Amino acid sequence: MEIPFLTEMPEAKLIDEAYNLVIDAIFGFSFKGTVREPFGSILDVLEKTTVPIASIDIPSGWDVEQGSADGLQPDMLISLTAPKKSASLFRGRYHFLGGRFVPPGLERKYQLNLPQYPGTDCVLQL
Ligand SMILES: NC(=O)C1=CN([C@@H]2O[C@H](COP(=O)(O)OP(=O)(O)OC[C@H]3O[C@@H](n4cnc5c(N)ncnc54)[C@H](OP(=O)(O)O)[C@@H]3O)[C@@H](O)[C@H]2O)[C@H](O)CC1
Repeated sequence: MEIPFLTEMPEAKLIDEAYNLVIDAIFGFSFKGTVREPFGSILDVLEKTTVPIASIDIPSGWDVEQGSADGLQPDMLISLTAPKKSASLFRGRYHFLGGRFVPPGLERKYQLNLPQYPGTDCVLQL
């Protein structure tokens, strides 16, 4: 796809000028505690950008259950398999669920109460 790798995190102003969207896929549900470097500085930059941010599964830096009131506030959240508890604190514009592969038995066992995907769709807007 010819996506270049950057060796340094650009400044927020440069990101705003050069890009139309930021995909945040740094941390998911294995994130714990306070953000360690270099990720703290990277998240500080992302919090200053104005281009839309799409976070995968959990906005990076959020506690999986408690979220982060003063952390990253993405415009879009793409939950994987099932929204995590902190997704209830998401205040952005678009929330999608992807990952239509949970067997019905597992869904019942853990009372996941997943929504119905229309037709053969694998992604659903919540
Ligand atoms: N597996 C499933 O069934 C599903 C997984 N889902 C999502 O997929 C990701 C998988 O990513 P994973 O690598 O397991 O986890 P994370 O993305 O959260 O990242 C773990 C790394 O983060 C480092 N880490 C943790 N805390 C900190 C911190 N405070 N500061 C800096 N770095 C941190 C951690 O490093 P360690 O040295 O602590 O080990 C790891 O390198 C998963 O997270 C889910 O979001 C879907 O939910 C679908 C089902």
